[in-house]
Amino acid sequence: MTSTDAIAPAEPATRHRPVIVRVLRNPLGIVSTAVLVLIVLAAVLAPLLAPYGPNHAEIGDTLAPSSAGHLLGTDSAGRDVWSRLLWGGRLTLLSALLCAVVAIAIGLPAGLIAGYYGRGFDSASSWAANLLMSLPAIIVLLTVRTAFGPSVWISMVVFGVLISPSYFRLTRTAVQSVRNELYVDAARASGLGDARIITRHVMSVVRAPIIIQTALIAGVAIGIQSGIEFLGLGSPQEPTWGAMLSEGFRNIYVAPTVMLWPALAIGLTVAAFVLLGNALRDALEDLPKVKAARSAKGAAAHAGAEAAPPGTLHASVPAGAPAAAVPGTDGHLLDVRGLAIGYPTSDGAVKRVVDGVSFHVDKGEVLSIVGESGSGKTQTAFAVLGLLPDSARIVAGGITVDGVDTVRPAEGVVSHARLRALRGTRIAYVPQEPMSNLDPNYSVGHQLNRPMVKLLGLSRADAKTRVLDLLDRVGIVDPRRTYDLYPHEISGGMAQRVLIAGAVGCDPDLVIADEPTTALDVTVQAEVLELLRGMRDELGVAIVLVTHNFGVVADLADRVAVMQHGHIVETGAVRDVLGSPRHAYTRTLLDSMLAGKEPLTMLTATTGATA
Ligand SMILES: Nc1ncnc2c1ncn2[C@@H]1O[C@H](COP(=O)(O)OP(=O)(O)OP(=O)(O)O)[C@@H](O)[C@H]1O
Repeated sequence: MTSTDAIAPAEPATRHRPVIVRVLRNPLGIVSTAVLVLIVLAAVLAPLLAPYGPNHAEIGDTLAPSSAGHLLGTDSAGRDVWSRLLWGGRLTLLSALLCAVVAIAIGLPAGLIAGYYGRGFDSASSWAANLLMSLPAIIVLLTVRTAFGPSVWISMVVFGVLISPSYFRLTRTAVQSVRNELYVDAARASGLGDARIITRHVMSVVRAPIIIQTALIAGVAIGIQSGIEFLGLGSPQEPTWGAMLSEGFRNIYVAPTVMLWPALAIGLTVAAFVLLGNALRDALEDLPKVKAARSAKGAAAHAGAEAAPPGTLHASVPAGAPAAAVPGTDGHLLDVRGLAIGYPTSDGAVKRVVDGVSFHVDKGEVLSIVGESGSGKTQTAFAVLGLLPDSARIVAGGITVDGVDTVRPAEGVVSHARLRALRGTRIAYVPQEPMSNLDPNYSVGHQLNRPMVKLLGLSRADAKTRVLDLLDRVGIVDPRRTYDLYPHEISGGMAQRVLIAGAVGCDPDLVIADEPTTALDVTVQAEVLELLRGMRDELGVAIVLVTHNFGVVADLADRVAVMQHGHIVETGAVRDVLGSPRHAYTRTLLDSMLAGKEPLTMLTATTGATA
């Protein structure tokens, strides 16, 4: 396969600085971090730093001012204020941590599931979140205190439950925004399961807001907990800053400083958490910028994340048995029979956007589906890949891939359970917009590596060797360097090569390429077509090539199916269809191309697919 300068990595690589470095470059970040580190250290080292136990009392020395024996004086029970401040810090910080852990443990998984899967769980959990948010927290906490006694731990667990909807909503919204991203579809098409997609691709989007939220919630939890203790509702046995505040308030006119120290500690800690939250937000804001940079670059993206070994690609791959002849499919690798796809309309009907579509593809064959924009090419391809939106319905027909019925008549939807076993290893995907199909959060190598480790069971080292070889084969000039680059650091043409490498990485039998050259400039288009040809000639991969361009069809395809308004109007060998088109629509498409016109804009509709 060829390599050109056009696909050398961009210079210089604009690498992410680690978040911690970015936080520490921000004055607010460094001050808040320093304050929190000091407070946490003081709390952790309380047994060493505190001269007295938290409840050690000297009855004869109450409300004493600062002295050599009592650095910050004593309280009304003769207890050392400095020691209680240190011990109190332990309890106060731990209780805030407990509150955040409880809130995250409930809100995060619930938000992930509700955002990713939607439907019934989403409705039920949203209802529960609304209910929790409508409860007045302070009344609930007072009730719990009455029922269970004055325990700071129980209060913080309950408060954690009460604020868990904030994590739920944050997570759910973030997941909903990323659920339909092309790189999530591409990861699905490459064979990764839901659990892995959620933990790797979706969680990376949620991580930043969760971290920011946790810094803020920790501050709020300390404030609430101190408030409860200040009201005198805490346990007298548990030294907390809130309890010290309450004690100091009762003696404010006699010894004002007893109240000053816990107030300072609470104020400093809450302010430091809030400032740290803001600094984290600033530091993590780079992510959308990176995404924007990627979209601006425009082209290439993820078609899977797998690779194949040098020389004998097929021989090294533990693919399943060859496709057996399946009754009704004549042994075709892909067999689509009378497929109809529809979407519900507001009047309750179902509008068919694909209707009565039948075609087949055999091993090592390239079938091109050609047609104007909106003719149903992508919907057909997505039905094969199982990437149709949730609202889509398979109104009629069936699809068999490599002997497996992924769509059975009357089932109404694509069977993801049956398709899952085929994804990546038997069927792969090369998308239209390479950039949007690569996850911005992971390096190119990482994304290519994962499916091979998961689907082929390779070690990470073996998978890396395989990825490097594949990157070389698809014409990447410096595979080792490209391996470590992030998607925004490569060009569109490179991204499409990366995706092609990924598509063949687990040695599939069938690749669905959806307008793989549309987003690329003319020179790179030719190179990508050459790569697809190599995929067919060298690896024997069958390709379904979706395009609106007859030039691409003539260049690469063995057979062609012409689509208009959801129907296949003509199909046959490329030579026959291009040499003597029988259908008026095919002639119009060809004429427009020969006249140098853009076929997508000059066609006029003559028939329509309807419900
Ligand atoms: N989620 C959806 N809901 C309703 N209709 C949809 C949905 N997605 C696609 N369609 C409709 O399905 C029809 C076929 O769309 P499809 O994307 O398959 O066209 P295409 O031939 O691939 O065009 P293009 O080359 O522009 O991608 C279009 O009329 C489109 O409006």
